[in-house]
Amino acid sequence: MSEFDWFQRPTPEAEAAEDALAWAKEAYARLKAQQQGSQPEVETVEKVEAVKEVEIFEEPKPTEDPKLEEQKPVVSLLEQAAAKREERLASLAQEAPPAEPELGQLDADFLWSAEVLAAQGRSAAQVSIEEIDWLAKLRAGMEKTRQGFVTQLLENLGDDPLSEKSLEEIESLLLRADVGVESTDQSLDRLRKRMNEGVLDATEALGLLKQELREQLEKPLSNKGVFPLLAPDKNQLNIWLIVGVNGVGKTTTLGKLANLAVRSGYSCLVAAGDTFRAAAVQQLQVWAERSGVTVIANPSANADPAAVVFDAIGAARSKNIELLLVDTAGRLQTKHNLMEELAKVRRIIDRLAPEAKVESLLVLDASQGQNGLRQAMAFAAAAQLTGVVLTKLDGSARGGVALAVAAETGLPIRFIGAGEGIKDLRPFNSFEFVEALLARN
Ligand SMILES: Nc1nc2c(ncn2[C@@H]2O[C@H](COP(=O)(O)OP(=O)(O)OP(=O)(O)O)[C@@H](O)[C@H]2O)c(=O)[nH]1
Repeated sequence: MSEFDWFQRPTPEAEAAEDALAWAKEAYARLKAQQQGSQPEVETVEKVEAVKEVEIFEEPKPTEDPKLEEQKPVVSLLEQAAAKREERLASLAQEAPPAEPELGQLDADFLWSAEVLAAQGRSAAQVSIEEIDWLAKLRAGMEKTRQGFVTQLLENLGDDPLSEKSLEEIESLLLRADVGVESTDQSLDRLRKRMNEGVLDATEALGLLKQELREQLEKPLSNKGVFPLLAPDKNQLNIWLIVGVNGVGKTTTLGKLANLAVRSGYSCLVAAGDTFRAAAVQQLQVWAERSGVTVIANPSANADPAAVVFDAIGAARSKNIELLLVDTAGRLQTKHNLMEELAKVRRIIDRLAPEAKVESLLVLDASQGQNGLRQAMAFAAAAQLTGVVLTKLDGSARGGVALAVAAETGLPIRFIGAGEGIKDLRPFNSFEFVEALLARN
């Protein structure tokens, strides 16, 4: 069985486990035995090297000599950014693939992760170290968003029944976490309505708030009538277009998705549609190589992305590929051309692969909060968006933007990224997200 199965996700409605601590201890003992008995497969450098050579129409251009780079006076911010990218690319190529997560102590992190999994009806025998590790990472990553927010929220809720004054304070806390006006209003309406029906104590108010936030995050799913978990359909071509503005993490997300797909047993191919930035192809190759995934690219500068997609669809067909991931350029300065280019890519896909299941995923950087959201919506028409990937939740103080994304775009959040590692991306789960957003430290 593949190491991570996209389909084995819990349903949030499932009943909570009765004894969380016993559950956690059982899960911990199992994982410990598992780790001591049979070491999980480690993705070694040798293994990655043994994987089939990445297919590309021409050798990538060698990166500039870093020593020469150092001697050049860096005169503009753009040049500084380019130099930084090159540096990052060089270190990315040298980094060994990250080892499998290891089981830590039976500490507060483990207990919290275990509680979140148990509350979703998971049995202690079902969980993996990877899931525990991810949840701990998500909670830690969202600490900045929680700072002040949760402590103050709990203080405001206090021991007394909820009052109009505490509602006002909750309102400003939600807005500060970049939850957005619409989502905040809806949350307050719900609390107010319940308050008018009778005394509402702090625990109940927190529970109600969590439920409201979960429902808001899930609303785009029910509105669009789509399944909560996005996974490619087996034995058929799925094409996922990855779009978004500069630097939000498209290429990284694509690399992580390719890895997730391979680990879940899908055949996968990558199309390097970001032909604008030369280094983007190399960056993609490094990521794809780690998962043994082929990259289809066109070596000529400023090649037509639609032509790359054309070639990639042909290659996907001949190799019976199940998931074709398409990277796209994200420059803002030539917005109009970019949108035309995207629309053209989309037309090519629809024409050449009418049988394919197409997803158009907008990548948003959580650290930009709602600012990024407005810019990014320009993509909606050109790319016929179907979902969102929210990146950089680690270290962002604006993780609440997920709620604004759901309310303002009406698009379901499909994946979230909380780190720069290849496994730091997981399918979005509203239950886990809200628990991490409102976790007590
Ligand atoms: N901390 C953190 N960093 C991330 C995450 N996702 C991406 N990054 C970083 O964000 C930076 C930009 O990522 P890219 O993947 O190059 O972004 P892009 O959207 O492809 O950029 P362009 O090609 O310029 O449009 C890189 O340094 C990534 O390592 C994340 O979830 N967390």
